[in-house]
Amino acid sequence: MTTKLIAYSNSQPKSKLWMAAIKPPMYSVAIIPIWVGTAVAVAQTKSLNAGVFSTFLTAAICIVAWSNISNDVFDSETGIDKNKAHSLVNLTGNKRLIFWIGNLFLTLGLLGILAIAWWQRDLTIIGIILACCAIGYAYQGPPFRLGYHGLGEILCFVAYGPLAVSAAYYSQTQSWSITNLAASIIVGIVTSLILFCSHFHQVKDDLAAGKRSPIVRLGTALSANLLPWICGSIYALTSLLAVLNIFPTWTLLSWLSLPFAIKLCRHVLQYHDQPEKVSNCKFIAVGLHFVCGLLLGLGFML
Ligand SMILES: C/C(=C\COP(=O)(O)OP(=O)(O)O)CCC[C@H](C)CCC[C@H](C)CCCC(C)C
Ligand SMILES: O=C(O)C1=CC(=O)c2ccccc2C1=O
Repeated sequence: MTTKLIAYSNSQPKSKLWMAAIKPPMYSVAIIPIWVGTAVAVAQTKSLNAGVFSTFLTAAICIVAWSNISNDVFDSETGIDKNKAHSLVNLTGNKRLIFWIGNLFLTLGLLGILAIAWWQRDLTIIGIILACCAIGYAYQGPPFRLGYHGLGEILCFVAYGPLAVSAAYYSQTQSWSITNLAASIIVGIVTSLILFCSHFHQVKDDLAAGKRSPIVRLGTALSANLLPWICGSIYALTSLLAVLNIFPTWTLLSWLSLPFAIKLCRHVLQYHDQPEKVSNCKFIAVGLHFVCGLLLGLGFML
């Protein structure tokens, strides 16, 4: 029995498998960059374009849905998901249908971004979001499949950090900001942390399919020992930026997410080599991402 099969086996109720395939909590990765970029913009301009914000949020959710749906399509071609009961392709047995549903979400997302560009008579955010989509495709799609070479975390950092947060800021202000760029680095790190954590329980399947994720390359023990440093960098960077007055003091509220970081590090350090026990660690990382990002954005608005 392989690692993914242990986490979600065919004997699980179908409804549970569908929820695991759709991964509702994961949509935090769409919400937080738009929230933080918009929060920095509102703090600086004292105004909010609610129409742009809600359209961007909906479009981001659609684009992340495309990224996840197409991931199951592309992974079905390499055999890496052959034991993954909660793959959309395995659940439906219809790869073509899933491929086109993914494309529908991408189209809807890009139409939302196009609407914002149209209202503003400015193509800049289309360029940025197309770059994000290109990165999303290069991560998983042929002939690139850069995630299989261990480059996923870097791509994830760039797309969900500087690109997405800058696009959100630009959509409100049609300008750029160093403070926002600094905030985007924190969002990028904490989003990549989710991807890093998602690979702990998949080492066996990843190795078999030739996917050299960072956890495969470094081993689970060393990777687990890196976690406190990655988490520590989030709080150290936020504190430094607040001390330097680049961030308002209220952004230190994001320290309230520390219990999630501690829980994540303890859990992974204890269970890094036990796939069935470590498999839920990516959802602890999602909790950390959501609370940290929410409070960081709030810190700019207060
Ligand atoms: C699909 C992603 C991870 C799944 O990885 P994996 O194959 O290991 O997982 P499974 O075990 O579930 O099969 C995330 C990929 C992230 C990618 C590097 C970058 C995506 C960019 C987005 C399209 C950017 C969206 C920006 C939005 C907020 C406007
Ligand atoms: O399915 C997953 O494991 C992930 C899906 C996803 O969209 C995402 C986005 C950003 C960082 C990590 C992840 C996942 O791990």
